[in-house]
Amino acid sequence: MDKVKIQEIAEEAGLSNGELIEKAKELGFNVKAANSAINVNDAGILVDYAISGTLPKSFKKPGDKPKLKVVKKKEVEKVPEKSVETPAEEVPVVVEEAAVETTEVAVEEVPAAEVAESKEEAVAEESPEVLEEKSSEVDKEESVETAPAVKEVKQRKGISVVSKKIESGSDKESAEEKPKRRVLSRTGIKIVRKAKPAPVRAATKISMGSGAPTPPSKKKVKKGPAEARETGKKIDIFNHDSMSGDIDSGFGEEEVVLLDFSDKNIYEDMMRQEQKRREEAKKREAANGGPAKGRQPFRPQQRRSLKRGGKRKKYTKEESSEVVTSVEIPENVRVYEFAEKVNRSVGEVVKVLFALGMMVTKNDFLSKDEIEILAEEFGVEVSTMNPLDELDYVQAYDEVEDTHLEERPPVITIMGHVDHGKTSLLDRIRSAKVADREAGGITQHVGAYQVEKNGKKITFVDTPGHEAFTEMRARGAQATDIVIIVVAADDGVMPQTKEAIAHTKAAGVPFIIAITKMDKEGANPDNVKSQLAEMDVMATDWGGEYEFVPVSAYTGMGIDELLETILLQAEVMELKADPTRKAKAVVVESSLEKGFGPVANVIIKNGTLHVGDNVIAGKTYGRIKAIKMDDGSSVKEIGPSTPAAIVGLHDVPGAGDVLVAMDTEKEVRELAEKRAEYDRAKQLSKTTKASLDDLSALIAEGQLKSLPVIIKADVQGSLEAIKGSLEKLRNEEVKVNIIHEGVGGVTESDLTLADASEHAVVLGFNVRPTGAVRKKAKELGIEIRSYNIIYDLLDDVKALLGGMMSPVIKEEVTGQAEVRETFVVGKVGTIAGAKVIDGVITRNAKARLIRDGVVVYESTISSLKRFNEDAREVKNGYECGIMLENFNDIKEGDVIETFKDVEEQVSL
Ligand SMILES: Nc1nc2c(ncn2[C@@H]2O[C@H](COP(=O)(O)OP(=O)(O)OP(=O)(O)O)[C@@H](O)[C@H]2O)c(=O)[nH]1
Repeated sequence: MDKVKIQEIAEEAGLSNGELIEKAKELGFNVKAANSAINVNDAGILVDYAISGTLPKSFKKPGDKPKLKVVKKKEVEKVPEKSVETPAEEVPVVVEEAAVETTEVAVEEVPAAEVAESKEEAVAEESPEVLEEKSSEVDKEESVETAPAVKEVKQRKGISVVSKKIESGSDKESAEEKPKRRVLSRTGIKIVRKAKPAPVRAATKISMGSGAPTPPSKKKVKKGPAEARETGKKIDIFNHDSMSGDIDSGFGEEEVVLLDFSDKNIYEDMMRQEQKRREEAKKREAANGGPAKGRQPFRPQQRRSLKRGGKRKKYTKEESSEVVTSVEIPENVRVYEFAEKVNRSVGEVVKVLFALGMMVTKNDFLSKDEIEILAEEFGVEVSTMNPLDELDYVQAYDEVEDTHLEERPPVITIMGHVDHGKTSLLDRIRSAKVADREAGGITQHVGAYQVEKNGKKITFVDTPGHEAFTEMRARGAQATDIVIIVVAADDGVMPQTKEAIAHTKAAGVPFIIAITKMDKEGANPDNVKSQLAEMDVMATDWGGEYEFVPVSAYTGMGIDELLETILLQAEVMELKADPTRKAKAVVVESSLEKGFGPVANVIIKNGTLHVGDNVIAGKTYGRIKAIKMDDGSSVKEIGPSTPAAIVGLHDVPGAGDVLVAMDTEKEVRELAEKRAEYDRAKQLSKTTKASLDDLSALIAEGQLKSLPVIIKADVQGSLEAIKGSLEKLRNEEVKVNIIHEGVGGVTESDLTLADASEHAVVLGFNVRPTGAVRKKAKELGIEIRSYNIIYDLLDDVKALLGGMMSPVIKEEVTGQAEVRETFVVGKVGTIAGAKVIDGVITRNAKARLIRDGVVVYESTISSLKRFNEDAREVKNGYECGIMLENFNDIKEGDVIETFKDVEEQVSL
């Protein structure tokens, strides 16, 4: 085949040698210099490529990979055909829409080499303006598929298709043709001649979908479906498959399609506009401080990320406006409340916990751990607040400054090991020092009393026991200023001595050691001192900081010294209070007393309490009707550190509750009601009862650490045996906690207790619930389990503790009849005249006789009669005669219960 030199081709084509060499290299032709020669065919391809950027479809670059498959979800084809003929200003819009419609281009594989592919995508997807900026690139790389499309359009519109053969590069192609070619390449389609120059711009816009100047107006084009379909054909320059058969889609015949550029100014005009538009775009960019929005150059990668970004943007937008980064939530918060607080859906919250294996429903309360997990998951800083804060009247009281501070007596609590002499010491102090008061009066138990020493008062609280002390402290009611730890001189430090010291230290309350029973022969105070020294409680005379006072309740030895030491310590502590304020007191004990109603033993912490004061104490409130002192006397008012029993509260407050006086009855009532309501709601929200299945599940999940049980047995011996065995039953996770035990049938009070205790179970041994108890159990949903073999009971509890329940044969009570009278019939035996009170009594059924809730005998119904007639069964409400097999000791008031064995899955 004839060869032709690059320089010749360049000359003919009006291109520079360098430009052509570069293009030739791009096509993979073996050219190095201007005198390198290529064959004529290649020359034709090269010229076309150099000028128009188009290549024959059949052209394969040496080493080319197979062309990528571009999957277009929406084809450009859908752009209305009419757009070609559409008035200029409308066309761009069509094109724009076409571009938009083709945004869903999915690249199945993206080998790096396939630049052309990206370009195609780019052309398809970009807005005209954007594409225009890239027009030069498109010029060069626009695929040959453009040409058939052009041809098709031209043919349809009767536009001439000019074919030209490049032979040996000898054909004279005028320089004028170059721009035409360029236009061809740029526009792909130059079709419209009707309107000039506007149609050209329009056509340019359509055909290129790329290099068109910005349309002056963005008028929306109303597209009819047909219109859209037709127009789409015209600009579908990528849909190779859709090329009609009568058009030579190949480029093998070296055909080039020339635009009919009758008006040569069009090109220049177009270029000018293009240039202008670019400048404007640049200006816009500069003004916006970056690329114009929505007009950014297309990059496939960016396109995709932008698309994702689109979604993200929506999400982010939501986030930025609604996302909560820190939130204050109540300590007890339900799932849905939490979701609301952090602005998430309940589903999201549930999902997060579910993913971690935690099953919650929207009404469940979240634990601290769960809140922490959720906070982390949602990136929210969570701080908890106590909703009771706003109901915290104590805090409100404390926030008010005391203005008339005066010295107040110290409040003392005595603690120590059992039998080390606490009570004896208290009594001794009291009897010795209360002597100056009027004797003979009926003393009122107020849980505390005051003594005087050197003209100063000291208040002693006689509620010993460090648990009570700590419990009160836990409730924020620290009544004690100084603790006396008693240690028997002959016994030394014992476990509870250590505990008492630990509790006292933890409370940060100063303490004095009273070495008691000094009168005893074996008294060894030094031993006590050395033992305590080991616990870092060093006596002052041993160089430590703790006062040790040896005393004897018997002889009265050391009592004065002890009281003096207390006063000394109190002085150091500078205990003060403002008696002019309204009272604040700590409830030490409380009870319901006949004739008085709720009585609270209190010690005034601050202020003065008067008869007639409106007070609140925890969830209760009232008006002080009477103030009773420990000597039985009544007073009108009491000041700081004074112990007294008060009457007038509506309910019994809890030990450790703080009582505060307020201005009005309304104030205390509303506050108490709110607090009660809060507690009630909190209580209600907790599961107070659970089915046995639930219990088993809870144990299996490790949520239940102890199983509260109430045991009722027929005799003490059985009770002891069951109790002993149950106490031993425990595994690593759970143990049995006997909350109540007793001999006799299950009572209503047992049920009340079970109802009040979370997850409590009632176990009966040889006892059966009857009548009202049975009814109440049903009402409360409490299951009473009765056994007559201890091992069965233990086995069930064991199974429950193991969190595994095995199927068991269970009894099902079928009926109960109450014995109204008895008839003894000769040799036959005792017949019970009974009325069926529950279920159905069936002949031959298994039966037991229950007396006062206790099972007396178990056998079967040997005879069942109704009006002297044998009956197969007698229903609830009917009277009948019953005989028990081998049992005649039936009495009036007994209950005959029939039952049958049924196999049941899970049981306790
Ligand atoms: N010799 C002698 N015996 C005392 C003294 N104080 C108490 N006791 C005896 O020690 C025993 C226990 O005394 P309590 O005062 O009941 O001891 P407690 O610490 O109050 O005991 P609990 O309340 O059970 O913890 C009684 O038998 C007292 O008589 C004392 O100073 N000298």
